[in-house]
Amino acid sequence: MTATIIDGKAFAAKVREQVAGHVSRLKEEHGITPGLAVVLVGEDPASQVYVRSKGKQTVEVGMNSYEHKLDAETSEADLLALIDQLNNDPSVHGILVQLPLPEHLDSDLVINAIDPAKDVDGFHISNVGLLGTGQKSMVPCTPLGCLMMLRDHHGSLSGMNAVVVGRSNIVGKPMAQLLLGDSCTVTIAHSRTKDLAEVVRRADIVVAAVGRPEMVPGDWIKEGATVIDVGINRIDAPEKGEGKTRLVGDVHFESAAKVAGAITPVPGGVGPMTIACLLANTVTACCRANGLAEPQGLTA
Ligand SMILES: NC(=O)C1=CN([C@@H]2O[C@H](COP(=O)(O)OP(=O)(O)OC[C@H]3O[C@@H](n4cnc5c(N)ncnc54)[C@H](OP(=O)(O)O)[C@@H]3O)[C@@H](O)[C@H]2O)C=CC1
Ligand SMILES: Nc1nc(=O)c2c([nH]1)NC[C@@H]1CN(c3ccc(C(=O)N[C@@H](CCC(=O)O)C(=O)O)cc3)C=[N+]21
Ligand SMILES: [Mg+2]
Repeated sequence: MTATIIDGKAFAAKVREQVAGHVSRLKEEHGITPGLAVVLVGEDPASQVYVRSKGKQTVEVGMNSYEHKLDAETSEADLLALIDQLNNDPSVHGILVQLPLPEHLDSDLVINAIDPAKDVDGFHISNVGLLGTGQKSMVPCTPLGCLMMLRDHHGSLSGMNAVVVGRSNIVGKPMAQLLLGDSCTVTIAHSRTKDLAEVVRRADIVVAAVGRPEMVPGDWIKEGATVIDVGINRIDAPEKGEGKTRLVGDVHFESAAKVAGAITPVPGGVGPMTIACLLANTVTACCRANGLAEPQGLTA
């Protein structure tokens, strides 16, 4: 068997088109332009790349982008003051604080200072609680993007065995909640899981969010399973020339694609969907803030 490649890049372009449609309607019918504020503390090169890419795509769909770059030594008080200012700014509908934050800043404290209605990452404890109890919330972008691709590929996910490898607050746990919400039988695996290969072999759906390059080999995958690879790992690629690197996922793509029914590539899979869902969440937040009907199909 050779897997169907789930094209996250193309899917993300379609989501952005829908977002752009809602943005122009908000502008024309209501005179409102959705705005997204991204806060970056420090100079992590990967974070800078993501933030630039978010800003560019925000503008491309017609929204306002506000970038706040603070130096690595910024105090917690100054960061909290900025968040307070953004919480109270009516032109800002979404706030994202790029993670990880420098060591001296308490990321839980900072995230929980964001107005939950503007928390387009869905990381605030209030949104986590709402998602966990099946109430309307802001849904974390990466898991939301994965869910959209799974629903698109399968229609209903009801009754499927899903295995999520990784239990982080930003990917693994919310992913498991969303799959449970779609009536999958969900297993969450992590670094202490025994017989991980056997656990993964039972899965109709595998979501790998570990942060270890190509850790999941093809022989862990059940024939025909759907594989969603969240991992973004930059590794050396001497075959491309001295000092060159390339991006790989947490799944060994070549071997997994031989047994899976469908698989997302890296790059071009979950990553682009994450940013598209961030834009979607910003439009949703803007509609809710203004008491308007929110877009259909862009939330869980
Ligand atoms: N495409 C996208 O948009 C995004 C991609 N990412 C990528 O996804 C990956 C995961 O990110 P994130 O969730 O933030 O990572 P974290 O480091 O926060 O979590 C990793 C999880 O993997 C588990 N783990 C580590 N080693 C093993 C192992 N050998 N076997 C089984 N489980 C293991 C850890 O277990 P334990 O809890 O026991 O330590 C932990 O739960 C990274 O590559 C990251 O770059 C992240 C966010 C967005
Ligand atoms: N508050 C916060 N929210 C986040 O959502 C968040 C964060 N912090 N910190 C870092 C992680 C990581 N993340 C990615 C987004 C897009 C790509 C992406 O577009 N990747 C491209 C490749 C990009 C490249 O070439 O480097 C792809 O997979 O095709 C990857 C990773 C969001 N994160
Ligand atoms: Mg996210």
